[in-house]
Amino acid sequence: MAGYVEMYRLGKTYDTPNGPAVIVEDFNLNMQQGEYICLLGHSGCGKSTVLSMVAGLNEITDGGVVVANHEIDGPGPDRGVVFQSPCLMPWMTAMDNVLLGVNQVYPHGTTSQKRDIAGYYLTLVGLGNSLGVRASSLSQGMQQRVGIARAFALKPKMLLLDEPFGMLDSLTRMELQEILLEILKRDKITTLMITHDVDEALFMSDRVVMMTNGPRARVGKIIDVPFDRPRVRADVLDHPEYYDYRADMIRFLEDQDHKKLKADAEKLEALKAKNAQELQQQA
Ligand SMILES: Nc1ncnc2c1ncn2[C@@H]1O[C@H](COP(=O)(O)OP(=O)(O)OP(=O)(O)O)[C@@H](O)[C@H]1O
Repeated sequence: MAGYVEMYRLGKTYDTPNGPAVIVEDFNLNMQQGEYICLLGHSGCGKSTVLSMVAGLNEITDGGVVVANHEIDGPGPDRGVVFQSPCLMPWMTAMDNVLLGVNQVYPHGTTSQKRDIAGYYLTLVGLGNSLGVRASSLSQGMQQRVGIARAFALKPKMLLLDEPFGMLDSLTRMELQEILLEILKRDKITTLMITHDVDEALFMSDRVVMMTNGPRARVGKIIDVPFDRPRVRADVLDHPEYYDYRADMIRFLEDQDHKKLKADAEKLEALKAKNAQELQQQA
């Protein structure tokens, strides 16, 4: 079935000093409009590579990405991106940082209309009383709230979140997860989020997509998350199947771990054998 977002045969080969490295290969994923997908996988498997290609920030070497019937070709305001660290202009206020994006998307709006949009999203993320505070004076959690408000204020067709809560303490993290779900309840934006956190993935997403280990990483396993929305954390944790889903995800990741250890050991053995052969030839 065609999706609102289609990643088809997506691939990325980086040029490295040791030659071309195929990091992602034949990555296929369709997303329905308004769907929330979390992307999980071991460190270095290629999650950010996939997300940055969808964002148009990283050149696609194979296949492609279609968002709302348009093949993407570089970054655009139809995709809002939030990284682990929000990359704000430190000397500008929270309001002005959000206005930077709003000005781009609503060039013909009046100043007061643009301020209303920026103020609306800043208030939703809990910064209604800090609109005029410089980014450099905001805590890390508050800066991340500005980053989220900035992404939403663009009214994107798609949100791309690369471990957006990764640097936050667990209380702020939980609060922002809930704020994000609350905004998405109204705005229903198709969202792809990278996380390393199995519980976060289960709480936030409609589907969890787990990648195989690189090189040549691709979609390894997809889990449909059945919990009702709007989600209440306590109810999700109390769901009779919660721990089965969790165990299923951890099993997949552990299995990938074993495969990686085995592949690493084989590589080491091959290297040892090659060295021994070279020594023998020299003797
Ligand atoms: N510009 C680049 N040139 C060469 N190799 C790269 C480049 N960018 C990333 N890589 C390699 O591609 C692989 C995947 O990196 P990527 O950042 O996409 O992984 P990830 O799954 O997001 O990792 P993490 O969970 O640790 O953030 C890694 O081996 C990385 O070293």
